[in-house]
Amino acid sequence: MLKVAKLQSAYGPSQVLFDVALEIGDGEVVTLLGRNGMGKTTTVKSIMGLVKPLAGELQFSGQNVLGATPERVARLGVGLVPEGRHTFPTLTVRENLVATAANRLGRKNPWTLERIYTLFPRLRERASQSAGTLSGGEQQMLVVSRALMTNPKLLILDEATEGLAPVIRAEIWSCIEALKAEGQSILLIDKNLHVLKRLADRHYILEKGRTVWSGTSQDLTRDAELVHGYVGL
Ligand SMILES: Nc1ncnc2c1ncn2[C@@H]1O[C@H](COP(=O)(O)OP(=O)(O)OP(=O)(O)O)[C@@H](O)[C@H]1O
Repeated sequence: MLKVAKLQSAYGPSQVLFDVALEIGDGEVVTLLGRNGMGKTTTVKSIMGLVKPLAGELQFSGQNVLGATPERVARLGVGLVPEGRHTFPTLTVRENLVATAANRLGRKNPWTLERIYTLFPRLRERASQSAGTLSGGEQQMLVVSRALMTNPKLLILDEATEGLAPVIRAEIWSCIEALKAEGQSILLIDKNLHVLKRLADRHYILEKGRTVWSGTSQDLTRDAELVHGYVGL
C-alpha cells in the first residue's frame, strides 16, 4: 500500500531526512519510532506532500506520489491525524465530522456519523457542542474521527495520545484496536512502546533521518537493548 525508500527531505538548507525506508501492507499496523527530532514527523509530512522531498521513492496504492500535492495524497486515501489537536473550534462536533466526509463511493463499509458515534459515544453526547469547548481527550477523539470520515486507505496518527489522561489514552488505543480488527492500515507514531508492541505488526526506528532498524514486535522484544539505545524508552 505504501512504499518509502531512500527518502531525503529538508527544511530550506537543513537536510533532516537522509535515508528513510518503510513499507506498509494492506491491513498492517506499523510504527515509526525514534527519539525527539529524529525525523518522524518530517517523514509523515513528506508522505503527505506537506514537505517536498529532495529525492527518494514514494509510492502509495501503486502510484508514484513523490512530490505530489497534499490534496492528491489525501484524495488517493491517506488520512492524517497530525501532532497537536486541531479541530475547527467554532464548529460543532457534528459539523467538524461532516466537514471532512469524503471518498464514500465504492467503499464497502464507509464511515458515517452513526458509526463514529458508536466508536466514540462521547462524541454523540457532545454532537451539538462547539469543538473548542471539548476536553483534550474529546478533541482528540474528534480529530481521529474526522480523519476516519475521509475513509482513508491508510490512517496516519502522529503522537495521537500525547498529553492525554491514561483513561482517554486507553480509549484511543481500543479504537485503534477496533480499526485494526476491521483491516484498516495504520501508521503510528507514539512513545508508548509497550502498547505499540501489542498493537502493531511491524516497527521502524529512525535515527537522525535514517531508518536504522526494522522488525516485528517479537524482534523488538528480542533486540530490547538495541531498541532502548535508539528510542530511549
Ligand atoms: N519547520 C521546520 N523548519 C526547520 N527545521 C525543522 C522544522 N520542523 C522540524 N525541524 C527539524 O527537523 C528535525 C526532525 O524533526 P521532526 O519533527 O521530524 O522529528 P520527530 O522525530 O518527529 O520528533 P518529535 O517527536 O520531536 O516531533 C529536527 O531537528 C527539527 O528541529
